[in-house]
Formats: sequence, structure tokens, C-alpha cells
Amino acid sequence: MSEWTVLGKAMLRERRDIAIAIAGGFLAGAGGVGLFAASGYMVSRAAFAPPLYTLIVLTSLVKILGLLRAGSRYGERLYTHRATFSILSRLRVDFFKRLVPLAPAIFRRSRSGDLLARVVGDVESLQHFFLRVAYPPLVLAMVFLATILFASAYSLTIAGLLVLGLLAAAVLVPALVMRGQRARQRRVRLQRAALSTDMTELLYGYRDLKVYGQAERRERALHEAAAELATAQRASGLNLLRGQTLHALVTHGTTWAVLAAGAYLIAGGALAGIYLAMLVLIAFTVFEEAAAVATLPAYKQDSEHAAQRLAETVTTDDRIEQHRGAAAAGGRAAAATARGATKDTYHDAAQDPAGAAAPAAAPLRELDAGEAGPPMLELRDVTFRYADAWRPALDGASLRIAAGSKTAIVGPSGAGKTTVLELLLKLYLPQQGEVSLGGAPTGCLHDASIWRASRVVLQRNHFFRGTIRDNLLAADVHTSDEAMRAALEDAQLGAVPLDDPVLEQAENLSDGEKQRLALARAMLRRGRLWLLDEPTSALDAVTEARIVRRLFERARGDTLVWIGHRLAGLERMDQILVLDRGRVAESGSYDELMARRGAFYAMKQIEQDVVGQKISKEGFE
Ligand SMILES: Nc1ncnc2c1ncn2[C@@H]1O[C@H](COP(=O)(O)OP(=O)(O)OP(=O)(O)O)[C@@H](O)[C@H]1O
Repeated sequence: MSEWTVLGKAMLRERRDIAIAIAGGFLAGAGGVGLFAASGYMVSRAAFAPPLYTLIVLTSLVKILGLLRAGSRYGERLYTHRATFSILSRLRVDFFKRLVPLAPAIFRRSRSGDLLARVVGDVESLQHFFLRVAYPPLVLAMVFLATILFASAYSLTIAGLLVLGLLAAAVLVPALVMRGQRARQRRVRLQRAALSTDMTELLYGYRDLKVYGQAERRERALHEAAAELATAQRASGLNLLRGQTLHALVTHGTTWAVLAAGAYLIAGGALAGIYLAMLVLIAFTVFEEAAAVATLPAYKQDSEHAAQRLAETVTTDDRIEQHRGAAAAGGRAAAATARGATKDTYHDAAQDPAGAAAPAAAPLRELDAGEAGPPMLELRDVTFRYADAWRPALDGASLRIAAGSKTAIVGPSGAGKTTVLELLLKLYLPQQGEVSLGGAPTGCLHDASIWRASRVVLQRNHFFRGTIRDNLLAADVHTSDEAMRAALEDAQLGAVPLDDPVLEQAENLSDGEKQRLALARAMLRRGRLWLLDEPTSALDAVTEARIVRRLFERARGDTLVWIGHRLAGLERMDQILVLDRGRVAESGSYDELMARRGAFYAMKQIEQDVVGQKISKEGFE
């Protein structure tokens, strides 16, 4: 079913309001012409000192017509807008209903920003169809027909002039407006889609962009795109204004022509002078109705394009059909993703409602990106609770990670491991206690300098639509292709070409590939602090072991924090921290913890029982 059918059906369901609006529009237009005709006639008649009752009748007629015009104009506005908004809401609901089951396939084809532009912008554009495309010519034709019939009773020449004026206003002016408008409108649409696409990318990837120091560049690009859209809109708006100016020129030109022709006819005795003012005012008034027609083609084109794009979005072709079955599963997955996203959303530490006030207004210091050596990390008695969380994620946690050491943080899900990492990255500030990097509390450090000094892999990483290269360049725009290939090789993605496409949210990559791409990206950074949150959880043991070996080579001498659930291979860590309910339950080397036979030992036993994994000294090797 085409969008026009949907539009037609939606209009048909509003037929009562539309009929009232058309009647109101005709009465308002014809009433306006009548009002000015009566006024002109009354003024001329008054000059001949008619009997009082003639003046009383004419004055009453003017008043009645004035009231009729005002009342019917009000009714017309009320009902046209009521019909428009009802049509709009029907279109939105209908479009959305058709969109929902197709969502997974549509996301594959359209970038979500573009889709947003379609859902909002295009559906909105269709509101103009009734108000500015279908309705005005109908009312204009009715009012003009009545006026020309009326004028022809007095002078066929003047009626002919009105017809010419109408042709100029309703055909010639719109044609001139349309010249070049198509290209202007196209530019506006493309810019609008590009802007909303960039905007959603920035919003989705804001945290990663910040961490990788790319946010400012993206923001600048966004401002440039917004400025280009404004320029395109200005050009399009100016052209429409030019159309309105031309329309005013035609209106006034016709009025002057009627005046001149009237004077000529009067001089020749073909027209009684008393009707001249009436006919001139009629000419002046009737073109009011034609004003909307000047911009009609632009709106018509806009509506056509919007309808076409909407129809194309929800076209049920084979490609989409095959995803229909997966729609329900997609919905559940989307809900799960949304929950994940909440957890991962970047939170400005200074604005965090749960966060403590940022320490004193002293100027923030820079954390060295690594030249001064890897940083030492410390949490002292840290308590942190997320906004609206019912319990603290960290509850008096203290830990110390020596500069250049390798530390694993393990513990049950929800123990607070990721939170430690988020606090180290100054994505939040603790409510109590102190988090410090390189001996300086994070509150005193410039956020961007922490991110510059870190190589981060989060549980969920954002990838941008583009190529593998584009995504690796997010780590450092100056990276060479050789360095990228080497990083891909180390991340066990050596077979993947740099020009391979990456879809929005890296939908075309498996979870394991995403993790490996994120690791390659981290490898390309320069900082000497590695913060890795379950970076290999989706990988098989063999690939994981290979990557970890390469990773440790690259991180030699750097401070590395590894959050993970698997306990195999932790022998090579200098320190293991076992977190439980927001506290460090145990810490020490692998051998120490195994000898202590405490929490870590118990976890190891359970893991062995569950997966039958053998404790191996070789671990990741
Ligand atoms: N953004 C958030 N808003 C509210 N609560 C949160 C948020 N992020 C985490 N939490 C809560 O804080 C606690 C600690 O979460 P955290 O992610 O640090 O645990 P974790 O040990 O990393 O868990 P997992 O191993 O499952 O990743 C959990 O109870 C979690 O539900």
C-alpha cells in the first residue's frame, strides 16, 4: 500500500472536518470579496447623496458580511487545523505500526539518524499535503469562480483581467518559484539527514569519543553540518519569499490594470462609474485567496518526496520479510541492549547527582600520557552509589595497584568491578574516599588527560559506521596502515582488510570480532595505563590465549588492569583482587591466594567443577 493511499484514507476519515473547512473557506473568501465590493459600492453611492435607507441597508450589509467573513475564517482555521493534526496523528500511528515489526531489517539498511529524520521530518512534511496542497486550490477555484461570475455581470473585460491575473498568480508565479527549488529542497533534505545521522552517532558514541579524545572533532563537524543545513534552508526560504513577492506584484498589477481598464470603459460609456471602486476592491481582495497557491508546488514536491521516502522505508521486500520472524527476538534484544546502555552511558562526573562535589576549585592537573612512566592506581576507602541505585556499588573499597604491574579484578557479577574502572576513568567521582592515579586524586585531574593516558576496552564498545580503518583511526587519527595491520594481527583479526565495512553499531561483526577490534584499537593508543573490562569474554580459549600473549608483550612495563570472570591464566598476574559486594574480599598473587584457601580458592574450585577446567601453570601461554 502506497503512502498516498494511506494519506487518502486518513483524509477520508476526516471528511466531515474537511467538508466544514471547505465550506468555511469558501464563505470566508466569498464573504471577504462581498465585503469589499459592498464597501466600494457604498463609498461611491454615498458620493451621490442617496436616501438614508439606502445607506442603512448598505452599512448593514457591510457589517453582516464582515461578521460572516470573520466567523467563517475562524471556522475554516479551526477545522483545517483539526483535520490536519488528526491526519498527522493517524499517519504517525500507521507508519509506526508498520515500522515496528520491520525494525531489525530497517536498522540494517538505514542509519538510525536518517530513520529518525524520516519518522519525524517526513511524516511532519505530509501535514502540509492537506493544508497547503490539497485544500487551497479547491477553495481558490470556488471563490474565483463566484467572483468572476459576479464581475462579468458588470464588465467582461474586467472579468477577463481577473482571469489573467489568476493565471499569473496560480500558474506563472508557482512555476517561477519551482525553478531551482527542487535542487534547493534536495540539499535541505540531504543535509537534514546527514545532521541527524551525525547527531545520533555522537550521542551513541559520546563516551568512546571522549575517551579517545575525538569528541571535540566530532562536535566541530556537527556544528559545520548544522551551519550547512541553515544555509541550505535560508536559500530555500529566500526562494519562497521571492515567490510571495512576485505574488504581491501580480496582485497589485492586476488591481492597477482593473483600475485603468475601468477608467477606460467609463470614459467610453461601457461601464457606470459607480461600480469602479467596487470592481477595484474586488480585484484586490480576491487575490488574498491565491497567496497560498504561490508556494503550493514547493509543498507538493516536499509531500511527494516525504511520501516516497516513507513508502520506501516500510516497503516489504524479501530482504525485510526474512527478518520479520526475528522481530520479536529483536525487540527483546533491544530491551536488553537498552539496559546495558544505561549502565554504560557516560556520566559527567561533575554533574552526577550521586557524585560528590568536585574537589575544591583548584585548577585541574594533567595526567601524563605515559612519558613519565606508567601510573600507580589507588582507591582509599571508596564508597560510590549510582544515582537512584538502592545500594552502593562500592562500599568502602580500598586497593592499590603498583605502577607497571598487572592486576586482575575478579568477583561475582555485580561485585563492583566495572565501577572501579569507571571511577579510575573519572566517569564518576566517589561520594566518599579517594581514587587516585599517579598519586593525584582523580578529582584534581583533567578528565581528558586521564582518557588520553589510557587504553580502554569496555564491556560494550561503540563502533562507527564506516570501515575497519575508520574505527581504528578513532584511537589516533595519525596511525599508519602498517600499525593498524599489526594491531589487527595481534588482536587475531589479521585476515580482515582495513577497508572492510563496519555497519552502524558494528552490526555486521560478531561479539568476538567486536572485542578483538576494540582490543586492536586499544593497542593503537599511546597511554601506559590499560583498563580492560572483560575484553575477551566472547572469545574461545585458544584465540584468547594468543591475544593475551601479544597484549602482554605490548603492555610490558605498563600498568594493566584486567577485569574478568574466567580464572584460568591468572597465574601471570602480579596481583589478583577479589571483589565482593563492593569491597575487596581478598588480594594477593595467584599462588598466595591459592595457598590461603579463601574466596579465590573457592571460586577456582567451583570453576573447575563447572567447566572441568584444569589448573595450569601455563595459563594463557
Ligand atoms: N549506571 C548504573 N546505574 C545504577 N546502578 C548501576 C549502574 N551501573 C552498575 N550499577 C550497579 O552497581 C553494582 C556494581 O556494578 P558493576 O557493573 O560495577 O559490577 P560488575 O562486578 O562489573 O558486574 P559484571 O561482572 O556483571 O560486569 C551492580 O549492582 C549494578 O547493578
